[in-house]
Amino acid sequence: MKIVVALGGNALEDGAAPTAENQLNVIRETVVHVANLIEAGHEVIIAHGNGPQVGRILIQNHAGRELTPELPLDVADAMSQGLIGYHIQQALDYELKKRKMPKPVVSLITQIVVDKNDAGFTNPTKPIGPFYSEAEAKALASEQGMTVKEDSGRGWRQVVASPIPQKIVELESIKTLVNNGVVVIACGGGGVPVIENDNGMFEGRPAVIDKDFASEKLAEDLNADMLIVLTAVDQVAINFNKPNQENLSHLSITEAQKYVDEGQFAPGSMLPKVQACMKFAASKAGRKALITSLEKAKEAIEGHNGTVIEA
Ligand SMILES: Nc1ncnc2c1ncn2[C@@H]1O[C@H](COP(=O)(O)OP(=O)(O)O)[C@@H](O)[C@H]1O
Ligand SMILES: NC(=O)OP(=O)(O)O
Repeated sequence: MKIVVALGGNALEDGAAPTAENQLNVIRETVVHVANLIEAGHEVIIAHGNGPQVGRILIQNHAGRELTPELPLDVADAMSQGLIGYHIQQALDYELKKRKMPKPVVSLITQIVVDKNDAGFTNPTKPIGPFYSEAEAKALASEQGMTVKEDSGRGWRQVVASPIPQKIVELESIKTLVNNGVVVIACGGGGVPVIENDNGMFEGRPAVIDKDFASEKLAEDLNADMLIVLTAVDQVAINFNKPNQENLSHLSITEAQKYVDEGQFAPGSMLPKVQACMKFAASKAGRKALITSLEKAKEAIEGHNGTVIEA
């Protein structure tokens, strides 16, 4: 099967100090699960998030502003693609060599066209960077003018604009690489948001696209059979974190919509994943989407775990 795998925050971070060494070590563990899919014969394309990483790049930028100019968010997005892509390339290359199944692995700086009038630009919703207490977050908001919000019961974070992805600029290059047996890492951090000017020039915009929506777009555009969203939980649940929590192994699009309408999925965390999977499953007959954890990816794909969303 052709599978687009979207790696979530927990696949890239484990809560330890985010030194380069620790970030690489987490990715070394992550790629074992990706390599399992490749070893099972699947054609895998990798996409990933960047929320914590791009937020930290902005912090580093701001801290060094008296020595060197601060860089805008679209540039920080591209830097996060380079940082994470570099680690995945290095770790997956080695994992495949260890298994005596070497394959070229490459990450591609990916721009994604967004609508310059997207409502997301006037209503920041995408959490990035570290978690703060409410008091710390509000102090940062007044000192630096950033927008902060509570993130799904986990603490306060900076939030930035998050427009909807419309067109993957480097799509043809991604297809060429995939068709030539290269394991491609693309649409990292949801892709760098750009607008297309009348003269055909792309221009970056300060925002972070949701990687679940960007991965869905990538999966549709590559005519993938499956979209797998890997996150911290094995399955999607209703009544999440309540005594009557019920984990779901299968969801039709109609059932998923009913639960979305009931508010069962937290905005900014599980909701975009479910919505991206619903969109992919509805896009063509036979397409399936799966939400599960890294650890359960292999058994979930064999039908023994995870939450499958299909028409
Ligand atoms: N209904 C739900 N079912 C399962 N998990 C949920 C649900 N609602 C919210 N969550 C939370 O969403 C998290 C996944 O979102 P997030 O951490 O933002 O993903 P990512 O892995 O992309 O960084 C899960 O770890 C879980 O804590
Ligand atoms: N860009 C993005 O969606 O990042 P996270 O998955 O880290 O939130």
